[in-house]
Amino acid sequence: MDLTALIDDIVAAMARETERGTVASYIPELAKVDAGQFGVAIATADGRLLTGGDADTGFSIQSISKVFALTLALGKVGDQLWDRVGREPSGNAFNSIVQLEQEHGIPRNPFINAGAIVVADVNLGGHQPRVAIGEMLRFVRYLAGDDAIRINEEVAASETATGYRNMALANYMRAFNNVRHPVDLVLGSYFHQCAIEMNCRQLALAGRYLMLDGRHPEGGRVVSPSRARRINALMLTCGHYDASGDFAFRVGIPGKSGVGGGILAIVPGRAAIAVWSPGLNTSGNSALGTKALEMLARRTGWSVFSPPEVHQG
Ligand SMILES: NC(=O)CC[C@H](N)C(=O)O
Repeated sequence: MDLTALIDDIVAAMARETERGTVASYIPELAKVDAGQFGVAIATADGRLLTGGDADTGFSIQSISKVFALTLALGKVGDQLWDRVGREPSGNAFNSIVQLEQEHGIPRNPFINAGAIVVADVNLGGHQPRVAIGEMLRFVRYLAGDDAIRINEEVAASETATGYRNMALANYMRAFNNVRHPVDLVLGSYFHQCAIEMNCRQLALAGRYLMLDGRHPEGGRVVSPSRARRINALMLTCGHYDASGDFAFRVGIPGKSGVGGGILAIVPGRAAIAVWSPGLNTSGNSALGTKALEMLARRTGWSVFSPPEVHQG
C-alpha cells in the first residue's frame, strides 16, 4: 500500500466535499476557526510519518486530551479509578447530565465530559491546577517527542467564561463527593487540558504508544500492554459519544474525537492516525475527519475486526 498516494487521494477527496459540518460555537474562541481546512498525519509502527493537507496547522485538541488524561490517572490510582467512573457507552451527548442523577454521580465513562471532569479531579491530586496542567503538558510533549506543544490560553479563557454545562456537571458530582477538589480548580485544570494545541503531525506521534501495546517508540514503556488495549477498547466503545457505534461500523478502529475537529485513531500494531477538519456533525465529531478515516480504513483494509494478514498497508 502506497500511503503517500493514499494521503494525496484523501486530501483531494476532502477538498471536493461540500458537506463540511459546522464549527463549534459554544466555545466562542473555536467559532473563529476556518472550516475549509483539512489535515491528516499517519505515524506507522515501522517509524514513518506521512502527512497531507493542513497537517502543520495547530488546533485545539479538546476531548482528545481525555485519552492522555485517562492514561495519567490510571498511572496514579490504577484500577481504583473504576470506582468513580464507568466503562460503558452513554448513548448520550458528550455534555449530557441526565444519567448522573440516576447513577449517583458516577459518569458512564471517562470520555464524556462528566467522566473527564472526574479524571481531572483525580489528576489534581491535592495540587494547584498549574501543577496538574504542567504535568499534562510534559506528558503530551514526551509522547510526541516535541517540546513546542503549547496550551492556547485564549481558548482556555473562552471556555472558562462560558462553560456553564461543565460547571453544572462538576457541581452536581461534587454533591455526590465524586468531585473532591473545589470545582473551580478542577475545571481550571480541565479547560486547560482541553485547550492544548497540536497539529496532526504532533497528535499522530503522541498516539504511537497506543498502537505499540503501550511502548514508547523511542524506548521505555508508557503503559502496560493490557492498559493500552483497554484504553483502545474505551476509545472504540466510547470515543465518539452517542455516535461511537456508527464510528465503529463505518471506520472499525478505536478513535477519539474533539470539538476542535480533530480525531486520533489507532490501528494496533500498524499506525496512529490524526485527522483534523473543524466542521462538526450533529454529534460533535469532525464531519470530514470521520469521512477521511472511513476512506483510509476502506483503502488500507485496516480494521480491528479483520485478521492482520488481509491488511494491505
Ligand atoms: N467534545 C469535546 O471536545 C468537548 C470538550 C470541551 N472542552 C467541553 O468540555 O465541552
